[in-house]
Amino acid sequence: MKKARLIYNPTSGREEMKKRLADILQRLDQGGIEASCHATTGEGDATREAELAIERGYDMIIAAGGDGTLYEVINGMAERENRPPLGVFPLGTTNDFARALGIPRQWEDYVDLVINQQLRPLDLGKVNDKYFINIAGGGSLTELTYEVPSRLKTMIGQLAYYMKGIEKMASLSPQELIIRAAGQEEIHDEFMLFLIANTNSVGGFEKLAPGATIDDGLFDVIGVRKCNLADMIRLVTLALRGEHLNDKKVVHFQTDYMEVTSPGYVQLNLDGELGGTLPATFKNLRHHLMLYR
Ligand SMILES: Nc1ncnc2c1ncn2[C@@H]1O[C@H](COP(=O)(O)OP(=O)(O)OP(=O)(O)O)[C@@H](O)[C@H]1O
Repeated sequence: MKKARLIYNPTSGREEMKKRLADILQRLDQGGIEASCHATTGEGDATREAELAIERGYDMIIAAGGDGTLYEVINGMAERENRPPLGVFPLGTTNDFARALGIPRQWEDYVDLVINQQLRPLDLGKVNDKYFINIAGGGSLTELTYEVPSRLKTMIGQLAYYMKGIEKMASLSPQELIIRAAGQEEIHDEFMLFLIANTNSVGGFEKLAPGATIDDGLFDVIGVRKCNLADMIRLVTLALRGEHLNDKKVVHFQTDYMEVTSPGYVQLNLDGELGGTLPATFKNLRHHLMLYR
């Protein structure tokens, strides 16, 4: 019998795990997978549990929660030598990552996929000493992911992000960045925000980085040059349709390595979590994990 460690966040999304846990465990068990569970208690707990699960020699780690839980779990796994395969039950508000990968919406389908050992490689992004799976970003708009209160997300879901986004847009200020990327000329300009996407679904925008795939060893880099509020609103509208990449205010390219510096103070956002400040080096670690999908 294979042994799985299920690390779940009981507060994620609409707190669905409480209802579903027993059924998931039973189905896994019927498929020959004995799972033990850990309910996360707060910040950093999922990282510690993932590290511990590798030390204890589990055959697989399954992360159940939102993007934040997944981020913590991969940060506990990425530096280890013997990384077991990863499974993901999406329970969050936007579930960017699950959507980008086409992880089945129905939990039963996903359990069956795990039972059948359907595994595919997955690139990870490394930023200084942290890892991300979906997106890294900088600029004041990216701060909204940790400014939305968890209770509000539980109640109204994704709408909470849009409300905060509209509120924030009016107070955006540009930041000076120097971007050096493999295969690109150096860029030195003022930017409203920059994003480094590993998947094509970001922040609920399904067409933000249409060319980004999870196993090609490349990031899609998107920068929005200094512009006014009217331009920002226009770009958001274009981005909803996936028509923003050719806009004159947008910088877009693919790379596997990039350095970004700024004379100012620029915070980084990794998969929706605070991820330090610039300067930063971004590396795409091709096929660093195996994922059930
Ligand atoms: N028992 C708990 N009580 C309160 N907070 C917790 C608990 N366990 C984990 N957390 C916190 O929940 C956060 C992650 O939540 P989650 O996995 O839902 O991600 P998210 O980024 O909010 O997802 P999404 O935006 O997709 O909803 C982490 O910051 C973690 O510290």
